[in-house]
Amino acid sequence: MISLKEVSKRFITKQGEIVAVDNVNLDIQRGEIFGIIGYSGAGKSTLIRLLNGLEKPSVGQIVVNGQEITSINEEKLRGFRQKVSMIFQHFNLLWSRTVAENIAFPLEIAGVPKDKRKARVEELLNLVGLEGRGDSYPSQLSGGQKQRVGIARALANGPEVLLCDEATSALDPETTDSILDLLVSINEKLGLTIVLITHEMQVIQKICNRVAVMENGQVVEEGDVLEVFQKPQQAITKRFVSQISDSNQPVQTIQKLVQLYPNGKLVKLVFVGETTEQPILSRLIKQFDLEVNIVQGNISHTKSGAFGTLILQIDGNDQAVEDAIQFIHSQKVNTEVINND
Ligand SMILES: Nc1ncnc2c1ncn2[C@@H]1O[C@H](COP(=O)(O)OP(=O)(O)OP(=O)(O)O)[C@@H](O)[C@H]1O
Repeated sequence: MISLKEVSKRFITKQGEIVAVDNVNLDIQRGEIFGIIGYSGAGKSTLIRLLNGLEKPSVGQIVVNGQEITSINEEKLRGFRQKVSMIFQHFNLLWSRTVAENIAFPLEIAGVPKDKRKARVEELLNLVGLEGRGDSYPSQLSGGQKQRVGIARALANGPEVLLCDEATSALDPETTDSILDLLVSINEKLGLTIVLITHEMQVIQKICNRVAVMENGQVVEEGDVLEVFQKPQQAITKRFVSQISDSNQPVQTIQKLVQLYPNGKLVKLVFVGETTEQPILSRLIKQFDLEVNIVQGNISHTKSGAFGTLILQIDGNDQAVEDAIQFIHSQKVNTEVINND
């Protein structure tokens, strides 16, 4: 659906040349929710502006929906932008227009006749959960409702790709959740491809199928969300993952645990997907004559499944402890003995 090949974007400033996007290769599939995460200045906004043709790459090729957008003329670019629309952190609504008029705006520009516009606006109001609010003004709406207007407006001309530029960063956690739920539901209902940029791992965790991590203009890591959460490779990815999970505890914490629980064995279990739903602990306790103590635990849920870690102190007869560890292994749970006392 979207393919970037060796794309770079350089800006010439008074301070010299800035490489905002540096040799990025990406393939985004039709119908997926793809997240791009990075800290401020990583190049996310520039990348997303390249995807809708607002910026042209200094080098490289960008193909969206079969269309090479780096070389198309202004007129074709206008048509292209109807197929690739965008929502923004601060909504970018027209404050002097009602909600219905905001949503109708891109339809007017596309030359849709008035009666059709009206019907389409009603349809969109229903889709985003703003029935009956068409005559309100944006200033009368909450942040979440304003973003719903932004989403309805972005969907007006039936785009195939929705770009989301920090779409929930100005919202409180509860409202963020409701907007993310709405994005998932339109992704499923309309088969829309969604590309979002964010600095919040919660957003990636909650709705993305795949993620790319950006640092200094480069994509430094990319993959399925569950995989990246389980086995982050780069230091920056580990920092993002640790925002929401303590599965990558620093050595010190483990050492502390070993000091705190000197008896028996400390065993770290790593659960992925279905294994999170198995009653492994209760089976362990029933089957073996051991003391089992939960020392630390954490399960996170991503769109593609759950994952998490559990650290157990298992104490008792040496053979029983070994058998118990073998049993956990046999349940397809990745197991690591932290201390060998
Ligand atoms: N039009 C421009 N002219 C000059 N430099 C720019 C321009 N746009 C972006 N940059 C620079 O490119 C780099 C990447 O910026 P970009 O806004 O893409 O990052 P970001 O990850 O989106 O960060 P933020 O979330 O803070 O916007 C920064 O150093 C920025 O100053």
